[in-house]
Amino acid sequence: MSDNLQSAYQEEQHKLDSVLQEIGTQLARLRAVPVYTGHDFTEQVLEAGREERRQRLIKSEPEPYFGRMDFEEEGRAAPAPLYIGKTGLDGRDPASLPIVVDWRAPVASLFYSFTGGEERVEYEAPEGLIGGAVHLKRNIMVRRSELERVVDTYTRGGEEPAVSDEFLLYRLGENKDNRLRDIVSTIQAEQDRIIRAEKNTALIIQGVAGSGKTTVALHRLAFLLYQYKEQVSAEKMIIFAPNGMFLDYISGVLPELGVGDIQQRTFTDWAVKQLDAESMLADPAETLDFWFGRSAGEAPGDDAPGRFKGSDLFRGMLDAAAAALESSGAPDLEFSPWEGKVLPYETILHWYADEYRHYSAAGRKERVLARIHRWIEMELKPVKPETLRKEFKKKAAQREKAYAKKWPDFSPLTLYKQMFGAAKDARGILPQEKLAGIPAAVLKSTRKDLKENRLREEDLPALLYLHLLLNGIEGSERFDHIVIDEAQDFSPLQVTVLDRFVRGHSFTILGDLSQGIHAYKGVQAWEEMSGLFGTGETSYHALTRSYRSTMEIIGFANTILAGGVANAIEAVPVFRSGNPVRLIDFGLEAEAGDAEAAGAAAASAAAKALRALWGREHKTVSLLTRTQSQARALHAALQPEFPELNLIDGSMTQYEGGLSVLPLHLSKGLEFDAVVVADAGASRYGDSEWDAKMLYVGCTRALHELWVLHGGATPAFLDASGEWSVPGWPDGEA
Ligand SMILES: Nc1ncnc2c1ncn2[C@@H]1O[C@H](COP(=O)(O)OP(=O)(O)OP(=O)(O)O)[C@@H](O)[C@H]1O
Repeated sequence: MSDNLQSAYQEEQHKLDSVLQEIGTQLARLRAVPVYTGHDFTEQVLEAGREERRQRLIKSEPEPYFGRMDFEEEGRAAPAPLYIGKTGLDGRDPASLPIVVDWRAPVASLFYSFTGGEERVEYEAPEGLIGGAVHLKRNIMVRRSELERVVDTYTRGGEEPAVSDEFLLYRLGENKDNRLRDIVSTIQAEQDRIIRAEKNTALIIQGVAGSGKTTVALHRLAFLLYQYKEQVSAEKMIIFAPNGMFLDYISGVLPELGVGDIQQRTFTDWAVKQLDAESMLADPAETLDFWFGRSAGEAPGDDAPGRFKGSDLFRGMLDAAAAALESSGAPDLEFSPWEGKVLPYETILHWYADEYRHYSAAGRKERVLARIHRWIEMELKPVKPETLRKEFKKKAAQREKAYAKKWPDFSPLTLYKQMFGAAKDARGILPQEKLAGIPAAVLKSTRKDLKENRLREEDLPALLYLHLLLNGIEGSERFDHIVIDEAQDFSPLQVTVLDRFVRGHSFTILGDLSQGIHAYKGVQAWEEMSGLFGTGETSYHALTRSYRSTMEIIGFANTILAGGVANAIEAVPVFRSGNPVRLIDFGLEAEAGDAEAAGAAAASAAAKALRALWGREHKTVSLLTRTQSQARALHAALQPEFPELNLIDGSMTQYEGGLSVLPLHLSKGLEFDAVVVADAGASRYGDSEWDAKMLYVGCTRALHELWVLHGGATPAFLDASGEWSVPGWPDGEA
């Protein structure tokens, strides 16, 4: 250890001792106050505040801070050290500077935005821009209240160049378990800009695989809750992610950041609840099996049901259908509660079409019917004698009921069925010529589904959209912020619908077009989404550095993009080197000749790869297949030797980590220390962009080690990967 480092270490040890002592003192004082359990409201509020402080102190004790920055504010005589932690820690004297600054505080942004070269820096405080100079930036690792590591990433006037990546590389080199983790100590400047971006914009983030999109989105939520305390609440924020297992995988980050209660859902789960249509939904696995089970090279086109039903063209049809139903909403009838008394159709129409025009169709119907009811009561009042009034009243009640039935029910499902010719009752004037654009195959399959009362995932956005058009939305149903992860798999219509469910277009929309493997429903360009918002309502950010994988893995994955995906953005690796990727030919092609022998060869190669990789230094190892049925077959073949092997399918809501076998599409968003692609042969993956994207997703799940097995030739887009890979088994094994 150099002298400088030794003295820095001693200095930090000293500081840590004093901070821990302060935490201990504050905790002891709070614990000395008896917990209030009575009914006095003021006392209850005070007790809640004390409990919150107790919990914060307990949480910060093992790791009170992770960084230090010595900042000389302009106008001040000397730099002051700022310690930055996951939660702030105030001194007992309210006038003193905080002992630890919360990472989300404005001044802490300097810690992330400062990269070493800037003479003068500034940050945005509530009182305006504050400028000054940085003298020291230091990473400090404390674990279980012990000082473990001190790394200076910048010293003003220092002889050594800034080594800002050393600490980051140390963190990235660690093995991962079954949970995504927070990155507060190593957030990079480009990520920090996104985390701290203005609340009321739809942020669209294109980030290469492993660029930290999911992680950044979660940190952004924690930031918004801190920065806009008065305007947002955790219960009014929601994260949409692709499946239950992925939600489980990310579920630890927010509590780690001290944030609870944020809803984390799949769009499908949320939408069926909104529509109260749980029982009608077909098993989503059917759709996945259909698309991913197709043979190599057959990419879905724009007429795929999901693409069409999420398109602008279809949205236009939904608008037209809803407008037609709405304008013909009031039945073309006068209302007569008893003989001789008539409420003319013109009056009813005037109420419906003019007086209540600001309400949704269903709201107008409700108001018109309530007004008719009041009109009946008024008209009844002067009727004499009493017996006649009673008779009229009874008659009016019957007629009122019968009349109400003549109104449409403004149910989105009924209208949707009418659009597809699947409803018994074709009430409502539908502009049939406008529906002519529905592709014949989509019309046929959807009509069949709807006649059998079955909905597919791709129907849900359209139904919700109709619901919004016909029934409107209550202010209380709106979210303060929505995060859409893996947004390349969302359709423009889904985002349009969600935009109605959020205040001020407050979105974080993140994804990677190169990972758009659900091409049968997702977008192909971000303009499909940004075009949904007005000027100034949206901003676009690109993340190109990848933090997950070694240089070799990223180099290999980049060649897949270069050879197989048009206009893809290649990832820039952080300088972390590992083993070259292994490309291992096990000889027999999957689909050719003897399928059984080919399956056995693939399983035996997979077993050999797992023997080499599992149980050594890696905590998570996965075997990735193209389809669920291949995963099932490999699981059956390998389980006798690897009883701990988990077979993962789309219905799972927990992610165990360890050793797993799963189809590529379910591995999206996850990461593993080592990945074995089970069979990347040309008979499994064609030369289409879709196939290239699938393999790209699979390969970029690996942190440290990637082995790609294949039976026979590989797809052409792997031809140039030789720079980053070596052929065959290690040590020349056959
Ligand atoms: N600034 C950082 N410091 C340390 N680790 C980071 C940083 N940014 C990202 N990572 C790590 O990189 C990995 C990838 O992050 P994450 O899963 O959020 O990326 P992603 O862009 O959502 O990936 P993908 O699109 O491939 O699913 C995680 O292990 C995360 O902890």
